[in-house]
Amino acid sequence: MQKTYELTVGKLKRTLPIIPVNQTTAIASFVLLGDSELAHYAAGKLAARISKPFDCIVTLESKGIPLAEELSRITRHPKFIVLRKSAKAYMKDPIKVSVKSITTTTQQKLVLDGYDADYLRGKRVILVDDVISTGGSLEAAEQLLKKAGAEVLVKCAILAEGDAAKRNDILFLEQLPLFKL
Ligand SMILES: Nc1ncnc2[nH]cnc12
Repeated sequence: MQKTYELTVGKLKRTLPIIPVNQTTAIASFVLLGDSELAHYAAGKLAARISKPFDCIVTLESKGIPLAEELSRITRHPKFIVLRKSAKAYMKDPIKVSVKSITTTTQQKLVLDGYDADYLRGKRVILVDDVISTGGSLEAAEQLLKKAGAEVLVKCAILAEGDAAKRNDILFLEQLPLFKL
């Protein structure tokens, strides 16, 4: 039988499958894509806890996108920027950093379009993702934003997984445990 974890985010409950990611660790798999109810609800909760004025929301492809979209509507910041997993032909001088996450075995990339980098210079940014786990993706995002000359005001996520829940530099709604195999 599939092992599961019962996640509660405020008034919402979700049953997450527990999936091994390597020889020693399993995660409760949280897939925000397609869950517009949770994306909207969580964005409202995060928005209520962001008190500082800011200029722009930035997220990471791909599971952060629905959350950033909702946050952008709720906070009336109609434009948000997505850090991509690969460079595209339509980008101008993309800026790349390498990133390692808990769910991927190989080294990945995080890419900021040069057009977006120009837009972000001097802007106060809210950096948002679905889950913060090892912090690798978040750190890569911060590197890109630093290179672009943006100031990261708040780093936030719906869930902080494993040791990330001990961090006091991130805003999150709920903890998510890691599972030892
Ligand atoms: N628990 C989780 N579910 C889905 N994606 C993740 N990325 C990091 N932790 C995750």
